[in-house]
This record gives sequence, C-alpha cells and structure tokens, in this order.
Amino acid sequence: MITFDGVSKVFPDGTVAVDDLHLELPTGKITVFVGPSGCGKTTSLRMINRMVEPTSGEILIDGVPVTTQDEALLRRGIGYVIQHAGLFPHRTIVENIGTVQRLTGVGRKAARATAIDLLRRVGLSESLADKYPVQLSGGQQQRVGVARALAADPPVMLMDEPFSAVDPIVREGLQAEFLRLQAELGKTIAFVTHDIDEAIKLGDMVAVFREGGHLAQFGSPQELLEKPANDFVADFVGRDRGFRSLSFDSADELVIDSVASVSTGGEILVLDDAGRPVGWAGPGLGDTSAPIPHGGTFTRGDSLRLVTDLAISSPVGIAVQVDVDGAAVGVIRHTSLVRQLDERRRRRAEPTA
Ligand SMILES: Nc1ncnc2c1ncn2[C@@H]1O[C@H](COP(=O)(O)OP(=O)(O)OP(=O)(O)O)[C@@H](O)[C@H]1O
Repeated sequence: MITFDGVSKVFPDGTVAVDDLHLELPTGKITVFVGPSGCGKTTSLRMINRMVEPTSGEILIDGVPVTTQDEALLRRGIGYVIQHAGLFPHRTIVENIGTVQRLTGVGRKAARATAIDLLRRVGLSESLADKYPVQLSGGQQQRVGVARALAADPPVMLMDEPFSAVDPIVREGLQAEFLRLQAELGKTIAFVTHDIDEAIKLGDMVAVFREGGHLAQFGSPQELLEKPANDFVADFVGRDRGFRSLSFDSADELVIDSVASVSTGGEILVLDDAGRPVGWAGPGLGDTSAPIPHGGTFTRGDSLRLVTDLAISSPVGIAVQVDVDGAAVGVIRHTSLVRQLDERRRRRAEPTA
C-alpha cells in the first residue's frame, strides 16, 4: 500500500501544487489520479519515487517512509512509464528494456531473455528486439516503455499519461493490453491521466483532483458515477453518468421473460434451426420479406449497460438473451427494464440496516 499522509508541495515560486493530500493506494490495484491540467497529479506521482520532495507530510510504501530509503535504490524498485515512452534513442529495444536490469548487475544474456519475454507479454513481436525506437510506431514505443518499466519486476509502477500521445484506436488497444497484463501481474500502480473515461476504464480506485492540488473525491469508478461527492466531480465525470454506471453491474439479476412472450406484442422473433435469433418480423415492421436484424444479443454476465443499450436500440424495444451456443433463452422489453432499473435504484437508496 502507498500512503499519502498529509502531503503538500509548495514550489519555491509559491505555487501550491498539492495541498494536504491524504490517500491510500491499495496493493496490487490500479489507482488513477485524474483531474484538469495543473491540479497536481504529476507532482503527486513524482513524490512517490522522490523525483519531487514534499514540503510537508509523508509518503510511505508498505509503512516505510520513502524518505528513509536511498533514492537510487527506491527508483529501481519502482517502474516509471511516461508519455512518449521516453526511450533511449541510441539503444536498441532490448537494450532499452534491459536498462535497469543491467544497472543491477544482470548479465547481457539474461537481460536479453527477459526483454524478449516482456516484448511478447506487451503484445510485440520478437522481431523488433534489435531495432531502434525511431523504427517503431508511437503505440509500439509505448508498449516498449511499459516493458522497460516491468523488466526489473518492481512491485510498484508509476505511469504518467502513458497512453495519451497515441490515437484513440491505438490507445484502446494499449489499455486493453495493460488491463490483461495487470490481471496477470497484480502490480501496485499509480496512473495519471486527464481523461476521465480512461480513469473509469482502468482504475480500481480513482482520485479526482481539482485546482490548487485538492482531492475532490476518492472512490471506485462506480462510486464516482453514482455518487459524485460534489458538483465539481459530477461535472468532471460528465454526462451519461447514470447510463455509464450501469456497465459495472451485471444483468444477471434481471427478471427475463420467455421467448414465447414476445408474440403477445405482435412481434415475431425469427429463429434459425438451432434456435438462434435471426431478426424481427411483425405487422409494425413494414412490408419486408427478410427479418429486420436484431442488432445484437446479451448473455449471462453481460452488463446492465449493454442490455439497456440493446433494448433501446432494438427496432421493437426488446433485448434478446442467448445461451453460450447463441440460442435465444429469453427477452426483456425496455418498459420492463426501466421498471426494474427503477426498483433497483429504490433498493439502493434504502438505508442498509
Ligand atoms: N518545478 C515547478 N515549479 C513551479 N511550479 C510547478 C513546478 N512543477 C509544477 N508546477 C506547478 O504545480 C501545479 C501542478 O502541476 P502538475 O504538473 O503536478 O499538474 P498536473 O495535474 O499533472 O497537470 P497536467 O495534467 O497539465 O500535467 C501547476 O500549477 C504547475 O504549474
């Protein structure tokens, strides 16, 4: 666990970058620092590995104040990934990845073997091993940056806007890869971004900062969406937060109707020989010879957000549930869904005994 115990940073010119920060970053989880530009995210991150020293307060890693540790040793135990990857241009990819290992006395061969294994883990081909950074795309360089930070197998990683310099499609790939890797490695990660969607997607916990280095809220992504602590957070998490919060709950609790029940509304769910939905037909759907595509189905474990989206975008307002083989097993009308979401909201609002 990384603890910020009343940490403040005032720069010599009087700028208060971080103001009395109290925060606990859980071990093995991703904690995202998010907020508008200049609110102290990077300064907070850099105080963990002592690139910036606090003016007051203390940062502890597993109960040990970072100030009691040798700076160089401390940094070797903390992976650091920055925007634009920051690779050494005159070193090859394997040399870049092996930098810290070589510093700690690991031999060239062993460092190379680790580097090649890490290349694969971050989704890159071994054929890039002996190339130079300039020969790689921005997204590939970011992956190498992540591999380099992981090479010494540090328990803690600091990541400062690592994916913000690449285009949105590449970023999505990097985020997915990062989550997959973290599920495997379970590092304690502090991750800075100014993008609230990235924070909600990647964070187990999210610290929302506001101007003047104040902490506006610390909570899970779902808490931020469902219960923003104040107008600043509500505004910052943005619109659709009610809808977005549905992605954190599974639809398994919903009461689903039988497939046969759809015909009571006049629609027909057309199935193929294996019972898989093909589309919709019925009097209200125009004079088409072919069924209208259903636009997607859901299955056990899918989110309330997906089911809601399917129901409201369906040509007949009905979301179809399928089993693992794709055969239709039930349906839910958007009217029933709205009623059930309302009941859920009431249940949640009730004080717990
Ligand atoms: N070395 C410094 N000297 C003086 N002021 C600084 C220094 N470094 C940062 N600051 C100021 O401290 C405040 C917080 O900066 P910081 O970089 O931590 O913010 P940030 O939230 O990470 O911003 P961004 O998202 O733009 O990177 C800003 O007002 C910044 O101008």
